[in-house]
Amino acid sequence: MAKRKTKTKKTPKQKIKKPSFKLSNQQKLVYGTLLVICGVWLCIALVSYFFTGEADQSIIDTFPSRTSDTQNWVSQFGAWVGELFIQRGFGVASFIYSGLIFLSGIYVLMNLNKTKLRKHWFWGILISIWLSVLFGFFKNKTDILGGTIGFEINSFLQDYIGKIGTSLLLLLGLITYLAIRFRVTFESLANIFKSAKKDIKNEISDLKDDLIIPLDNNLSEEAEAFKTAYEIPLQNDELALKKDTKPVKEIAPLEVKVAPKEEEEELDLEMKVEKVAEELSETNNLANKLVEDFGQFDPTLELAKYQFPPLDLLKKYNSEGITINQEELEENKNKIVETLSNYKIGIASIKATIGPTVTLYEIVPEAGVRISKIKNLEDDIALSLSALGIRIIAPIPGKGTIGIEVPNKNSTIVSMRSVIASKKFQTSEMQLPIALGKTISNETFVVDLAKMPHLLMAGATGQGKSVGLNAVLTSLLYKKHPAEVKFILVDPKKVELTLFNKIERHYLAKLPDSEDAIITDNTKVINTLNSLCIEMDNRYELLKNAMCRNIAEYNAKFKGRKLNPNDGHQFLPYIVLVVDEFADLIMTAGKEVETPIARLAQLARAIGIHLIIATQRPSVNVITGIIKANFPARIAFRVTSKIDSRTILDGSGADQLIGRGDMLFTQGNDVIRVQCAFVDTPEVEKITDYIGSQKAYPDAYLLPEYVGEESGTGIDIDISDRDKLFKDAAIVIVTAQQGSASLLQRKLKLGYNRAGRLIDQLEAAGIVGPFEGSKARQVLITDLIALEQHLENEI
Ligand SMILES: Nc1ncnc2c1ncn2[C@@H]1O[C@H](COP(=O)(O)OP(=O)(O)OP(=O)(O)O)[C@@H](O)[C@H]1O
Repeated sequence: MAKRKTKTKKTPKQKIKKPSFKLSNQQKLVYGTLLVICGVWLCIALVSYFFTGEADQSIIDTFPSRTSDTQNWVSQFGAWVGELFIQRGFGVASFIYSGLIFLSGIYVLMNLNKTKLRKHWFWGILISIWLSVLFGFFKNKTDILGGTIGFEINSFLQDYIGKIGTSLLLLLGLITYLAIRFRVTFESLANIFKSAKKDIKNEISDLKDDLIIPLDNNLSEEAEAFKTAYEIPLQNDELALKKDTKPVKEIAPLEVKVAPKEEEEELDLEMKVEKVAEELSETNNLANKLVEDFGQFDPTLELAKYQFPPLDLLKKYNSEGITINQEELEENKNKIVETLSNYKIGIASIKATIGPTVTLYEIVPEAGVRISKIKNLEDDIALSLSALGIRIIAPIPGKGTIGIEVPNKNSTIVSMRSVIASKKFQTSEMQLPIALGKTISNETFVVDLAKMPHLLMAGATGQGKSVGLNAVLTSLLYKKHPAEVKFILVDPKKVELTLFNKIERHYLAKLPDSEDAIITDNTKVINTLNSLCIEMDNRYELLKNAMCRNIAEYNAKFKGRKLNPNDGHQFLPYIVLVVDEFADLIMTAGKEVETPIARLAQLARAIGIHLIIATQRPSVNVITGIIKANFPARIAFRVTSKIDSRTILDGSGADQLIGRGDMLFTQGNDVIRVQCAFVDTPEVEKITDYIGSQKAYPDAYLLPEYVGEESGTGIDIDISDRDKLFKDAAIVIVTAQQGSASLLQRKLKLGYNRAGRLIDQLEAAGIVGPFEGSKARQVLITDLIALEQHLENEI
């Protein structure tokens, strides 16, 4: 399970930059005690005011004078504060303030949740006003019950809405308070009345029972009268002994009437139903209470002061904004019409949509023209227009027109700034929004990585892949808090993604024992991928236990405090794995990476692990069938051949692009032409600098440990590089006097690769002899004592 330590270290630089306003434990003790004392003092001053206030009246005006003799128990200041709070303030309700100050002290001392304290203050102030108005309502002058505030508000209200209006307003205040604070509803009020009614009835019936008992015991005169009135036939003294049952039977008619009513009322109250509901939602109630007390769980709390990078870090380009070149449009239109007419294709209408790099000419052919005819002429039309990057879409899906995309003579750069600033991106509610660029109709193109759920990027070298990857990462950095998303970056080229090193402790995830978060060594990728598979399995286990279908549901439940962290539950950030040169990886590691990648691609969508794989070489041995099947979302930059285009997109088109970020995006059916947003290295550097200079987690997000079963590529001579099970393996081999990998596999329950690697290490350590074909290796150490000595000598 991935662990993340909760405590954070502050670098000295940050300390100077942003002084923390958090109180130390000693400060808390001092402030807390001060507040508690102030609360008690105020309470004494207020109580005393009731007894001494009148006597102190004359002195209050002369305050502050050291010579004056006050009666108040806490002297002059007490008298003055009492006058201020009670006479000129809220009257009796002022005691609420002493309570609130006292409570604040307790909260500071015990380090309790401040949100709850704020609530207490909010309601305390409202109640004090309400009470002073209530007391003021019954008085025609300022007095110590309602204080000046109560009196003034009352006289103001009564002037405008009269006494009745004021009393109704007070009632409304009370009901509002009960409804909000105690969640009182009309039904619950009705239930209270009903149960009160029932209690009264029970009392009455109990009273009757009590009345019956004396009938047979000491029959008083009154009881005698009662008895005769109800004609209870006490035939003899024996019967009188059965007083408990008999009299009840006798007055049965009275009870019978009451009993059914009680039953009815019980049904009305729906007592049983309520109880069942309560029992079922016990955990929900607990969660609701926790949420009420502490608010929703906030995953960003650890880095609460984290600032998202501002837009200013991104560059504005001069060549931004589309300029319409009327001449060029006219020229292209004429060429298209002419070319088509050469092939006897008449055009009913033509329309142009100008995009950042290409213009789309939409043609409606005259009735009777077969679309297949135009499709067949694709190459001829492209030749006639004699421009690079012409793409013919016949027909445009859902439009019934034929599209001819012609590159603009002067293309405009789509800046990252313009797409990040776009309303579409800023207001997007997507889980992992990515602003890829702008479409042909100049609309910002935003997609959700979480929905894709994995992305394959391919394109010949120098066509914009790295810029595309940076655009993806930048989008996520601008939208997601470090607590919400983590990246695993694999960069065999070693230069493309190094800038992201600065945000290691904010946004990156790595293996526990690795030094660099950005993986440049292909052999380490295998471990990371396998570790990611373990993370995936762990996450599925968590989701299963929480009865959630996907990470969004799980996190929502966790935020709602419905999942107990003691059961291993934790907020799960999205994990985005980015591989910059996948072909290189497949070349060096082959199946060993393909298998975990395929496994992740097949299963990881629900638990928030998403893969982005980029490759220069979109050949079938790199983008294999299994990879293709699990990467429905694909981006194709310009490629050199139609075959490559087919490998990526299952169709041509990518070979006709113009490069420099011109790309085709597909997520299944439609292929959309997009001009990728351009983000330059200095811009990425500024962003990572900005994020990197802020307070970070103590470490990168740690992935679960994976002990590799990788096959030995050479003999390890370095003792520190040995497998953890090296000594156990040596003992097994020496005890059995048989140097075989399969023995280790059986005894230590290992995979073949790891057992083979151990044998290699044992050979290097001089414990077993060299490989002898089909025969088991010779064991060079005779017994365990010799082995012990051998190993000691090594050190
Ligand atoms: N969206 C874009 N808008 C404008 N120019 C771009 C865009 N994308 C890329 N370019 C231009 O193309 C050049 C090469 O881009 P990039 O480095 O992303 O290519 P690449 O496909 O990653 O190449 P390689 O595979 O060799 O790393 C950039 O330096 C830039 O000048």
